[in-house]
Amino acid sequence: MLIVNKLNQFYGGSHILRDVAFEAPVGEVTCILGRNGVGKSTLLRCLMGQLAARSGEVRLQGEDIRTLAPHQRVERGMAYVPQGREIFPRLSVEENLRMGLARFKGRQGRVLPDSVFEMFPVLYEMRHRRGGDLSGGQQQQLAIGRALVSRPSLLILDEPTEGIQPSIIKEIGNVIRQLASRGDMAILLVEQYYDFAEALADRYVVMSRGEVVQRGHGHAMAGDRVRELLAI
Ligand SMILES: Nc1ncnc2c1ncn2[C@@H]1O[C@H](COP(=O)(O)OP(=O)(O)OP(=O)(O)O)[C@@H](O)[C@H]1O
Repeated sequence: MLIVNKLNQFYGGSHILRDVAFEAPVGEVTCILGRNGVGKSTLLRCLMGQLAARSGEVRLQGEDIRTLAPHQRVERGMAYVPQGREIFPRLSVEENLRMGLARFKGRQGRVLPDSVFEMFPVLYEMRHRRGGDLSGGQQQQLAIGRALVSRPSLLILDEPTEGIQPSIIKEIGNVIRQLASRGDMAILLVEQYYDFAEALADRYVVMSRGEVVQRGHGHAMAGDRVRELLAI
């Protein structure tokens, strides 16, 4: 379970995150929604430790991790699929996936789990191809696969549907649903594509200008008029 409480972040004098608070329980998909520039990516970078938050609390499984370095957060079970995917274009698909094993020692650190190829069969077919030769959608699957290889207890995805063709969006949606129902990880999904978010969210959080302005259960998103809120 991830608990974020009163998180504040500034860029210079601009107050970007304002007392942000929410929870992401294990076995659920928590969607963060908001228009461009409201601070979603900044929030995720603070959660991963790429940016030091000015104040507040970030708890994972009860431990306050706010001052830990990114690699320590990965060791604690956090995995991040950044916007733009950031795969290694010159490394093979298999080598990219192996990057996700970095937190393990011994045999566990050498063997890729079959489950990642079962979820994304295309990654098995293309395991010897260079990451940069894959389509955008396949690269997104690779980035998610690499995150899963680290067997996270918290999987963070930043706009996984951005620039991806509908058939692969559907596959990615199925994988996210399957991962949530396994009940061993919390999933935090930042998404601008409303229908995708509504279909997957167990709970939602809407941000505007660095603040949480609304939250609720995923099944209540239509009744809560979240789509209209995002259009304002
Ligand atoms: N390195 C930076 N220095 C100064 N301001 C920044 C920096 N990065 C982002 N910002 C500003 O902080 C605000 C929040 O940006 P952020 O990227 O977190 O928003 P977002 O909700 O993720 O938007 P998008 O969906 O476009 O990525 C924006 O006003 C942006 O211009």
